[in-house]
Amino acid sequence: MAAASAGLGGMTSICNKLKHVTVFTSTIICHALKRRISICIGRPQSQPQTKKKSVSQGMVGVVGLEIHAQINSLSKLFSAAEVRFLAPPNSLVSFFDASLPGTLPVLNKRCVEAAVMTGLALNCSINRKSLFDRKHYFYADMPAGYQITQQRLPIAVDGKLTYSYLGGHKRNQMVTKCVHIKQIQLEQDSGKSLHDEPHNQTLIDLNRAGVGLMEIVMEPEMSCGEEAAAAVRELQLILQTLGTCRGNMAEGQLRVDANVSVHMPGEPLGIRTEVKNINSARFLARAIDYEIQRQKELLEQGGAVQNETRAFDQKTSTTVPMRDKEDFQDYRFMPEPNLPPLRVYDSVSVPAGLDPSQLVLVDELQACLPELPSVRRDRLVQTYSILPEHSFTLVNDDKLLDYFESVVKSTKAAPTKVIGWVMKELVGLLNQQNLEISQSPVSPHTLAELLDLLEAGHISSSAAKHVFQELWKSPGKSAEQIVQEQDLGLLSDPAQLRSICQTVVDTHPEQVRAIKQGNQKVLNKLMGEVQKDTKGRANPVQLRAILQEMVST
Ligand SMILES: Nc1ncnc2c1ncn2[C@@H]1O[C@H](COP(=O)(O)OP(=O)(O)OP(=O)(O)O)[C@@H](O)[C@H]1O
Ligand SMILES: [Mg+2]
Ligand SMILES: [Mg+2]
Repeated sequence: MAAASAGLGGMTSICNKLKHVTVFTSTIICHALKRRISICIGRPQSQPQTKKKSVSQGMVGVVGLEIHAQINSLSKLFSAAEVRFLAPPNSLVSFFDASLPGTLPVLNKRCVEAAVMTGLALNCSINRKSLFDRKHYFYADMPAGYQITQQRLPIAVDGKLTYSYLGGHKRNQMVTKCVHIKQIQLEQDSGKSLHDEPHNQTLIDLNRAGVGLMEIVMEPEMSCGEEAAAAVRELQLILQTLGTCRGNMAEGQLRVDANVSVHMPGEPLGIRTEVKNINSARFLARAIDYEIQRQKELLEQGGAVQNETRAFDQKTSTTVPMRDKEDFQDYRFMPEPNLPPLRVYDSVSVPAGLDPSQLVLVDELQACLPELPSVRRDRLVQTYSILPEHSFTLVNDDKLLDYFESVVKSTKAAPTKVIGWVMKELVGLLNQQNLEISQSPVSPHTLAELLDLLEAGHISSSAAKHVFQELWKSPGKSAEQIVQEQDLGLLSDPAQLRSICQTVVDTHPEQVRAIKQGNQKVLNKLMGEVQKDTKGRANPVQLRAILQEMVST
């Protein structure tokens, strides 16, 4: 095939000759209904209590996602042109990508391997034989007039994805759900249409044309935006762990189409609308919840849901109809004549005469799959006895996990204590100052030393928190140094502690009276006063005992 890169500056003029040009979301006149979006938290949305039963009362949302994941590969699906984000327009385009006559597709083995690995990680069956088809669209950014995809027989089918999120009444319960994966198909990405409104023209960039995509199609089994967002986040993490897709949604490496309908449980599914190309999990949740509410209100007003394509408008957090898909689309599917069936093998069943190094071997890919996020979380919970929600935070951030594990390795404190410090003190300050874990002024070694001082009873936990803040401000110092410099060691002299307590008791007669009358909570206030005076150096157990004794005499 001819797959050499060619500069295609002249491509920009072709759009003027084409009838159909995709319309950008921003150009659509938004006739959105401004209404509150009710956020579903894993249960049917509550309806206001009215005497008259409304049409949509009891109806629930149904959501099915189609996710386009750009394959992390050096070159495109059927050509040798490089795959790179933010390259100069039309600088990564082979003759094949521009659909010049006489060019033929050559399948990229890496893309097939990525789809097989993704299929295996999502518990799919891998079809040993799959087929390529042409799906016809007439868009300026698709010069061949069709997309090569896998309509009839995709590479992977019948999988499932398990995902979790914090739900429940107070949003503090881990809810775990599962969605079935219908199929994963290999297909080409399109180019990009860039609308130059001041000059009333559309420019075409074909750098993305022909980049390998995995379209992951889920069954319509979710019920609200929150579930869909959690499923996408889990998928994103799996793809990143596998290295099959970089998963950066803002850069368009992972794009979600949300199919949404409403129905009465137990009855057939309603008519779906499809909200296209959503590029953040947060927007996905908003788009779905808005769409469920819009459909319910439409039915309430006696209307009917149209099977249409819509876009999410970030500015108004609403969905709006897309003009380019108003008409019924006939894709005129046909088998791709220039590609034979795609076959993948197991190492034991390679036909004689074929070179295994040229083949995609399913069992070998299965054997070298990395540890998946769910397995890693379970391992962390079991090894360190930490809460499942903490295992989620750690697995979402490799560097945080490394940090936690290095502290655990070098301190005598229990991992359950270490996790508290990492999640509260460390992550708290990192978030407050918008820092990455690699920028933490407190190293794992320093935190481990601090926790050892606490563990050995040399400092109180409030003093330890103070030391941590000081370490943050003076990187390079050790915990011991700060304890010594600021005299933060636990007060070991009981006489000294008694004298401070006596002063506090003498200066807080009202509180003492309240405690005497049985309000034990006020004792904490007095303890706080002593800790203020001692910079948190008093042993809380000893302190409580002394104060109790003083107020009860
Ligand atoms: N009634 C429904 N409500 C919500 N989602 C649905 C409903 N029926 C089907 N879906 C979802 O719609 C999606 C259909 O995707 P599929 O790729 O099979 O077809 P398509 O949308 O017609 O094709 P494409 O968008 O790729 O051209 C699936 O994710 C499925 O779960
Ligand atoms: Mg689809
Ligand atoms: Mg679709």
